[in-house]
Amino acid sequence: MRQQHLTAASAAHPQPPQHSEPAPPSKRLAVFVSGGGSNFRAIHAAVQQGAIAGTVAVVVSNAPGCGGCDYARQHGIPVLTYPAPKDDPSAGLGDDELLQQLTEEFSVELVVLAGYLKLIPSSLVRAFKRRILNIHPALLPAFGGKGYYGGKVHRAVVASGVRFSGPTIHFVDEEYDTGPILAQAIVPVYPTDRPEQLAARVLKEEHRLYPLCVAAMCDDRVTWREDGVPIMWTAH
Ligand SMILES: Nc1nc2c(c(=O)[nH]1)N[C@@H](CN(C=O)c1ccc(C(=O)N[C@@H](CCC(=O)O)C(=O)O)cc1)CN2
Ligand SMILES: NCC(=O)N[C@@H]1O[C@H](COP(=O)([O-])[O-])[C@@H](O)[C@H]1O
Repeated sequence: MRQQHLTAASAAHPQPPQHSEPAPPSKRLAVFVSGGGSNFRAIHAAVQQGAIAGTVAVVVSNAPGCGGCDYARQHGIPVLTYPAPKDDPSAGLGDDELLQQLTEEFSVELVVLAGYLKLIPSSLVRAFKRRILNIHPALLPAFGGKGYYGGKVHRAVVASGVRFSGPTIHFVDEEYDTGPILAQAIVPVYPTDRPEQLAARVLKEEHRLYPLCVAAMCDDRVTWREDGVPIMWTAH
């Protein structure tokens, strides 16, 4: 089966992973949410349709009352609270407890941040090296970093006058939005756009692109250039 990465194949790129053996078994996912969870729902739908060779083993949130957590509970998926609320430390997990739950209790293999608004601690970044994805609603490295989340991102994009935006899926490192980029997609930004209109246009692309990235990770279809740039391969 000939494989290509998502853009035109080039001899300069290393070769795709050779999967002569049967498809890898289903990977166990942890999904982190803070809000409505539409990206989580898109990923879960793709899991249910067989488009992602994975299982959502657990959902983690700093906001256990959010829509994404409600969806998880409606589908029988356990929900963990992290970090614990500052005013009630007993109501959630600490860093070490979270790591222990993800690795030992739930045997998580891939962490997927989907609208999660808190910093992932270095301990988790180290334990899941090259196994934590995040989606950002702009074309990183622009319009990213601390303070850039949700509608704030789209307000900044519209205010800047740029003519393209779109989602970025990247690997997570110790800082906000600075990890290696795995995939991006572009949408037009019209000078007449209100931020809400741009947000809806970008979100539609998020729901298309993120499940493709999670599927590639579950199929072991991501390789790494020697300079640390990831390549997502798709089977033809
Ligand atoms: N170690 C990492 N943790 C997280 C990353 C990351 O890249 N590395 N990405 C974020 C998601 N994100 C952008 O994609 C992001 C989320 C939140 C913020 C932010 O400024 N948060 C505020 C707090 C907001 C709140 O509590 O309501 C803050 O830290 O002051 C920036 C970027 C998820 N984690
Ligand atoms: N910087 C992080 C950030 O802004 N993430 C963004 O939050 C929204 C969450 O929506 P959802 O909860 O419906 O998936 C999404 O647009 C996602 O890109």
